[in-house]
Amino acid sequence: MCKSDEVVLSIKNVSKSYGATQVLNSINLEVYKGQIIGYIGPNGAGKSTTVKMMLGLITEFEGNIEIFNHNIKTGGAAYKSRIGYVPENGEIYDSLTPLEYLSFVGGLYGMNNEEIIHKTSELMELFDLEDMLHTRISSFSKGMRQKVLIIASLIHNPDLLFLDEPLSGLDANSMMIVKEILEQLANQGKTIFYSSHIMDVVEKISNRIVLLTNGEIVADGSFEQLQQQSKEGSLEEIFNQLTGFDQHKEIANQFVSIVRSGDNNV
Ligand SMILES: Nc1ncnc2c1ncn2[C@@H]1O[C@H](COP(=O)(O)OP(=O)(O)OP(=O)(O)O)[C@@H](O)[C@H]1O
Repeated sequence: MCKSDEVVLSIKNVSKSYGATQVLNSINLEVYKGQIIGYIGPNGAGKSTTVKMMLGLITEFEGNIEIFNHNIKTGGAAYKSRIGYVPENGEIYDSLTPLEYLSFVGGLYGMNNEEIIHKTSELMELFDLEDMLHTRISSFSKGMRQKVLIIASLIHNPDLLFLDEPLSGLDANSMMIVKEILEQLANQGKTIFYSSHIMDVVEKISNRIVLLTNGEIVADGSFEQLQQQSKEGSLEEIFNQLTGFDQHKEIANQFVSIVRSGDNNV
């Protein structure tokens, strides 16, 4: 399962509450260099909360997180320059052009202008956006924005990448390119933390799957290991079983019947 024995990320006894609501209950996780971790769980399980802690966006929590062997609470912010992030709902500056936005992001990571312009032009071209370098992002489609976010997360060549639904809005061809990019990056020793609800993609690209439910890690292993443990076929079925969910038909029936109530043709 581990491509390397070098620990890149270590979560130790991490708990998090919002008021009386406990979101994470003493979770532990060690991630190794070169792994693609599929981080999955039901809505509200605590996935984004964990990712935001690792990014230093949430600082109040119990336990410790070490990234590149530095405790992120006490070790300073230098680790952030080696991290890339594609957020679920991308904050993107609409009034800027991609070149302006990526220059801003690259500047934050200490890249020089020449390198930023060179990389931006080439990466935009590979995503079929070469004519849009100087167009305001406000006029971009969802998929075009997502491509800019993906470039922004990678432009500084990070060692650790956090992705929250990174394929959102991408067409089938672009999805294939991004999946291949992730595989190649992991093969070259980059570590990827991939959070998504699209189970067949997680199943295919992750070499380790971590399932969080009710603030606890209830499964951790390769897809094949999870299949053996739960005796289920697809990751979607394993997810249903491990989260104790078997009511999709019943809920759908009720939903449709409420939607159609008052319909004379029922
Ligand atoms: N700022 C906040 N204040 C209060 N509660 C919060 C806050 N942020 C998140 N929560 C709660 O923490 C829980 C976990 O939220 P989180 O966003 O981490 O879930 P998630 O697993 O990423 O869900 P999803 O799959 O829907 O994106 C939810 O119950 C949510 O309501």
